[in-house]
Amino acid sequence: MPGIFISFEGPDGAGKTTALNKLMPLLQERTNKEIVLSREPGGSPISEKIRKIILDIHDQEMDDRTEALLYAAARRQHLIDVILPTLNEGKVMLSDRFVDSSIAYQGGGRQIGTKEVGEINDFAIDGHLPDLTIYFDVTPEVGLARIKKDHEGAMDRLEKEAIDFHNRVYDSYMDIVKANPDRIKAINAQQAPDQVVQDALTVIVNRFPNIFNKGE
Ligand SMILES: Nc1ncnc2c1ncn2[C@@H]1O[C@H](COP(=O)(O)OP(=O)(O)OP(=O)(O)O)[C@@H](O)[C@H]1O
Ligand SMILES: Cc1cn([C@H]2C[C@H](O)[C@@H](COP(=O)(O)O)O2)c(=O)[nH]c1=O
Repeated sequence: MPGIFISFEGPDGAGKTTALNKLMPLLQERTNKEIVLSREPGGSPISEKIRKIILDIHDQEMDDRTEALLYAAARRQHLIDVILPTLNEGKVMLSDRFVDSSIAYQGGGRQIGTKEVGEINDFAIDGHLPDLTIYFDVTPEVGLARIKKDHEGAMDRLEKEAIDFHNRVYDSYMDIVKANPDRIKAINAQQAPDQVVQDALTVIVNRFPNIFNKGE
């Protein structure tokens, strides 16, 4: 496909959304290609409706496999509505979370199993993996403390899970990063926000020097 697909991953409170908002204009000034920023779960009208159901704090009785299937369904629709059209038009697609989130949160955190969650997601993504994934490395303690400090009253159903759940998510991410050294690059997300943005920018520009080459 003519475009490039970059996903951003990390535990809750890793700082992806904050960094992406600053990264977008820095990347845009280095390329003539249009850059599209989206997120999961969500990113398209149907997927945003599914997001509301998944993250609703009142949905306490949601079964773990139902949750995994809903994330995969939201992903499929996002892929069809946004990601594939963007890539087919030769643009740069940035997604705040993609399939690795399901492997880490549902496979590891919920203990459904990485193989099982991988299989339902293989059906959803049909081979469309990101060209590059940037992993924001932050411990669950630091990430959750950031969220509690700034948005405690607005925490969603997943963020409100026990620390054991978040520790399993973190461990699972570590395994995913180790298993995919070519696709996934980890950056230290416990640094100051501007340094995190600089590190992400360096990884992207080094990986795609022919695309982000304006102003050199
Ligand atoms: N490098 C940083 N150092 C300290 N605080 C940060 C940093 N980056 C972001 N924050 C703060 O941490 C909180 C979470 O940041 P943000 O929403 O960007 O994370 P996220 O990775 O998108 O989280 P989630 O996936 O849980 O939504 C925000 O209050 C933000 O201001
Ligand atoms: C894509 C995806 C996400 N999650 C979790 C991770 C977060 O706790 C929420 C999403 O909220 P964010 O503020 O937009 O990061 O959902 C998950 O468990 N599985 C997934 O596939």
